[in-house]
Amino acid sequence: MANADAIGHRAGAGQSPLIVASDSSTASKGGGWAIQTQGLRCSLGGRVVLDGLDLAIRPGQFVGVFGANGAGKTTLLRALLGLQPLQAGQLRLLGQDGVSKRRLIGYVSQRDPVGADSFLRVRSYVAAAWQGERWGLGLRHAAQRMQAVEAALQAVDMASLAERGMDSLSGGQRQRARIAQALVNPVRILLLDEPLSNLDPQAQQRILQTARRLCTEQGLTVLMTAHDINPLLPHMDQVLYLAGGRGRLGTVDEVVNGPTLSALYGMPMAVARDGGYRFIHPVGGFIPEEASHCGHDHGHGEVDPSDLGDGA
Ligand SMILES: Nc1ncnc2c1ncn2[C@@H]1O[C@H](COP(=O)(O)OP(=O)(O)OP(=O)(O)O)[C@@H](O)[C@H]1O
Repeated sequence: MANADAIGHRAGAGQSPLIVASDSSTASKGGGWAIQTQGLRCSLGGRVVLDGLDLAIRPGQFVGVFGANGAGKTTLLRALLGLQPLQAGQLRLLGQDGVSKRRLIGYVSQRDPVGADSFLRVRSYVAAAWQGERWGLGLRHAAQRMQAVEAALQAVDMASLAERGMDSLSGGQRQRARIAQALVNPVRILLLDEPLSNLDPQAQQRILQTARRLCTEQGLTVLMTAHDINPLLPHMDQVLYLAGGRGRLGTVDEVVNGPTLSALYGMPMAVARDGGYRFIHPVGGFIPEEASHCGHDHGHGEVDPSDLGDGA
């Protein structure tokens, strides 16, 4: 495992073929990263899904993770969690090797197992995930647990719904309860896999405002996968765009533009703007499936950072 300086320097100096940190001053100091990956490679079913992914994300950042179906968004989150074995590469969380810090990650999966918890009240549902101290039984344990549950409910603005049954919640309320459950332990990184799916714009905004608040006020690092970039535009600090096994991390303007996305997809892409909205589309056609995921088991040609121009 390389040390943090090595990974931070590499990303910050823009030497990474695929992804560079947007804040090179922090990177060049080599410290303060919440998530660092170098050369991350993951395969599923014999297919390389992520190939040589280099990331450097600072604490307190809200990062939107985008890409077509099958681009590897969930695979990346699972790799960070240690649920997806790495075929190659290095992973550091909060400045240490990934394994030792995984308990500081909260995760809300894409698939919501509705039904299993329908008999629970919201408070009990959140409390069920609390791990506490291994030896902390008795009253002290109960008090700590209650405190953690109340804090998690407040963080997602669900305190007033704590006595409601899980089966009585709206879709947006249910997602907030799931986030509260992920926050009931003292996490520093929160991974949210498509939490906005099937929610109306108002419920989406509530989840986004919650995520933004967690980053700004509590210094959590949030990675949120989504398909529509537009609801996230006012809230997120950075965009991570995945395609063809590769990725590009940076501010919205650095990543969501024609030249950058064309280099990433390996085909001409354009970004249309309408007011505050951005619409990403291939120039003159559909994105072939092979452009959205790697689809083979050997390395890719590297993207020359000098090819990644600014502005659409
Ligand atoms: N258990 C599995 N076995 C084999 N292939 C898998 C498995 N799980 C996922 N894949 C494949 O890995 C690729 C990446 O999947 P992943 O779920 O990470 O993509 P995604 O970007 O999250 O997609 P979506 O937007 O549809 O959720 C896809 O091609 C998918 O079919």
